Amino acid sequence: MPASLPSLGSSFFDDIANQSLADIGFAISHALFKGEIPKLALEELTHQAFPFETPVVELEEGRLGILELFHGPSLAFKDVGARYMAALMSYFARNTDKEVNILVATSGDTGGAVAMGFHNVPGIRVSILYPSGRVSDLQEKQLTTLGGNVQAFEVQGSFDDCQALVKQAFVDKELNQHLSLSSANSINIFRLIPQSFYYVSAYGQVRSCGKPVVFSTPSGNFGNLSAGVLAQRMGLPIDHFVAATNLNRVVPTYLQTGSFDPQASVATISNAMDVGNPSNFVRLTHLFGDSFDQLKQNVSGYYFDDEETRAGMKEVFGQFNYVACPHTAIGILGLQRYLNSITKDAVGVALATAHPSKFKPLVEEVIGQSIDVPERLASLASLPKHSTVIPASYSAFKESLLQTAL
Ligand SMILES: N[C@@H](CCOP(=O)(O)O)C(=O)O
Repeated sequence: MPASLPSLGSSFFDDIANQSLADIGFAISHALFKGEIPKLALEELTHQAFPFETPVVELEEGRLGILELFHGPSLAFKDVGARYMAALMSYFARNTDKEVNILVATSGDTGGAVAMGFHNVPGIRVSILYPSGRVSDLQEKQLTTLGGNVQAFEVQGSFDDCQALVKQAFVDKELNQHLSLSSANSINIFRLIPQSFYYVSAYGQVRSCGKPVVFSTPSGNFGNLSAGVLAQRMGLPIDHFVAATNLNRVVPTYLQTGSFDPQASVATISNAMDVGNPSNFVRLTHLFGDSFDQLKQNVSGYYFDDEETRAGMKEVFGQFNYVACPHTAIGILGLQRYLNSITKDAVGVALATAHPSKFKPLVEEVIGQSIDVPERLASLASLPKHSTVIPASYSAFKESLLQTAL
């Protein structure tokens, strides 16, 4: 966590309706990093990171909007954090010749975004761990086809195994003597800070309706929701959050019972959220002063199984002619459930975390229509996959990493 968070002041938010994501990112970064990066360099790097926008598409006027976070290179919200980190790390690495080794665990979307964000960035090598057979075909292509400074480890286990291997590497003294390690998962605060920018941008897009704003965040590792709370802590007047999950429901269960009980992850059709022990739970509770009551007042949790997710995707398509990926559908379902449970009139914004074409066969089967795949994703389909298959064992990972990195 940053030692302190700046208070941006209400006039900051009065002024955001027509600002680009890059402008908002620059303004918040400047408030956070004052003095650490010269203003001009910071402005340049935030604009380099965000050549795309995060538009809110209104499905029901003044009631339901979708914050589309999939207009970046890898077609997922993770592009925002990954590209910002890549720009920032290149800035700090510009005068060193020491190679940084980034280790990343992915359940689907982080891997592709980090691979693309850091591909060919000088002085950086990326190793991505993903659970074999538990990511979509196109997600797998995104992390296994780039080559160069990006390598993929296909782990015979779950996402939680991948995440545990990475975390063990960070505390392995011997490994750290050989390699300079860093993370591009949401345990790294530099992944989360930029994710707060799109909450601000979305608020600017919907605020003219004059209603309290509720955000619904499809959640796995809970970085995305924590980023929203960071924005709230910096003064963004968010009325309420919805934490929407699949059957990996440890946080919704915690919100009901007060007991946090990590579980082995369950495989679902919303695979990017298949996380049994979310890294950011501790950060989320910290942001609410470690007060269960505060957390409960600000966050409502709902979970949905695969059948409900499919029904949600179908209903959103039938009712609004909007094609949602399974994760986004869960966000919409959670939002609708919350909005139906309250008496006040609020506007809800559900975060669309990935482009539906990343899950093309599933989406087409559910909505009964074929969907287009953007060229930047379609072009990967015929490329050969390159991955190193390893068991979910730390010694196997360490040995393989040292062999390739040294
Ligand atoms: N949902 C993620 C899992 C990793 O989460 P992160 O936010 O900590 O990077 C994914 O798609 O890989």
